[in-house]
Amino acid sequence: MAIWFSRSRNIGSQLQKCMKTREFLGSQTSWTSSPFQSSSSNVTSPALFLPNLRFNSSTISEKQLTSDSDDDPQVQSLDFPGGRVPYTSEMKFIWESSQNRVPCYRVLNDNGELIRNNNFQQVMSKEIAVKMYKDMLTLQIMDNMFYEAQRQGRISFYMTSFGEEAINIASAAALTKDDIILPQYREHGVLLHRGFTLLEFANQCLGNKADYGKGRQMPIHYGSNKHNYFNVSSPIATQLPQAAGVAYSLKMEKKDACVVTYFGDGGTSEGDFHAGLNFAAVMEAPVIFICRNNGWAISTNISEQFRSDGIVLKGQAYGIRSIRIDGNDALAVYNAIHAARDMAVREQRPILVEAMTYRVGHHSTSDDSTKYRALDEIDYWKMSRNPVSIFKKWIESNGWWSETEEAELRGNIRKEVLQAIQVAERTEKPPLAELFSDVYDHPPRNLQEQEKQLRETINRNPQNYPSDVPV
Ligand SMILES: Cc1ncc(C[n+]2csc(CCOP(=O)(O)OP(=O)(O)O)c2C)c(N)n1
Ligand SMILES: [K+]
Repeated sequence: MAIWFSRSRNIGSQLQKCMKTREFLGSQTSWTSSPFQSSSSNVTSPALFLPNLRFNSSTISEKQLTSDSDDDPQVQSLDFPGGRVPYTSEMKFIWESSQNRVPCYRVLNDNGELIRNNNFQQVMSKEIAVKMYKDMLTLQIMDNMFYEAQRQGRISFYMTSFGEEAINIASAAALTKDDIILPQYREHGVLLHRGFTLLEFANQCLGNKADYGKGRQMPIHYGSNKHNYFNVSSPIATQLPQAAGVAYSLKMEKKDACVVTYFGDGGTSEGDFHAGLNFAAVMEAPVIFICRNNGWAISTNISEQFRSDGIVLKGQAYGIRSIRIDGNDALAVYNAIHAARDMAVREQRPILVEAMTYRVGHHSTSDDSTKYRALDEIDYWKMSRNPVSIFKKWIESNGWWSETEEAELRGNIRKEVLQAIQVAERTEKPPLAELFSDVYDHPPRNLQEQEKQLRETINRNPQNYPSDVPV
């Protein structure tokens, strides 16, 4: 059973070991510095028997099926759609797990230093790096202040990205603005990086009339046509088959763009995960599936979620090129997504990225994660593996960032967030009629009746109706 994510005692003593290898689900994941490795397994090397996707339905002769003692290599294998399958007289089950876990690609160590023997070529300019850092810090401060606003009763609900800032911002930085995002709900940093303003975030969370959804959705359900960012929708994993479909449409239109979709480890237990991956693989759709494996789906630990070596191997099972990366190393995320995008668009294929990370905050404002996780586990990821601090150390060591700039930026962001919340609070709510608009050109009778009934109820009990929503 899980050692690393065990909710029981003595996690602190495991921490030292984790500096060199990551213990995840009871066995160790080692680090690698090459982004160009596909997932491995203990199955026969695929080189000879790669699926031939344009295989014609074959004519399998009786001889081929029966005479495996024949020396002719043609009859030592089964001619089958997808490529020849070798015969063997050894009855051998494929083991449920391999001894070695799929390694985790990283570039920086936890002190923000380039690891030795890495093949990282510095392609990241100062300009990109500084923007990434500023956005990571903005995301962190925004999350802090919106979270506090929820605690004060000013917003009804909120979700933070604490601990997952690098996945958010570094993946966004590696894409082009034409790439289409289908998020889960913990990726608002991607939208922030694309230029969605703090006021736009606040308008959505406050559900005022400037919100593009006209206040009909819960807070954090952002969406923006302008930023190629599909609406957040709460049901887990529905975005995955949708992403395959959107990517297939890009392919048909021969667009120079791909789809990027995000999901958590919990989402991989949904049927939609499997449908989405399989559809994308078979249709050769240019979509990057980014799984944020943060160890927990609310209170469900990954040891109760699946028994595989995480998610990365599931990509290979569907015929999708896949990689496992350190989600808390912004440089590794940037490099891997950059390479993934290039392959997705140029080679017209799906890619799966499993980013190992941790949700440092509670699942949402409706959760208390200390009820199911050990405090020192949270602390370790918050302090020693903090993606924002790791990246900050790297840009500082390049001479690209200083404490003076840090203090100034922090002060400015705080002021801007506060102002955004105040302005959004003062902005009028959408009028009641908007609850019934935008779906039908001519509202059907049942909707008209509902609106009439609602208005009658408000007239009878005006004290129960929020005074700031125009009737
Ligand atoms: C289909 C469906 N089932 C259950 C839920 C309730 N729910 C909301 S978030 C969540 C956990 C998801 O965890 P994960 O996919 O790992 O993402 P994370 O929150 O860790 O980023 C669940 C079960 C839901 N929204 N949709
Ligand atoms: K969804």
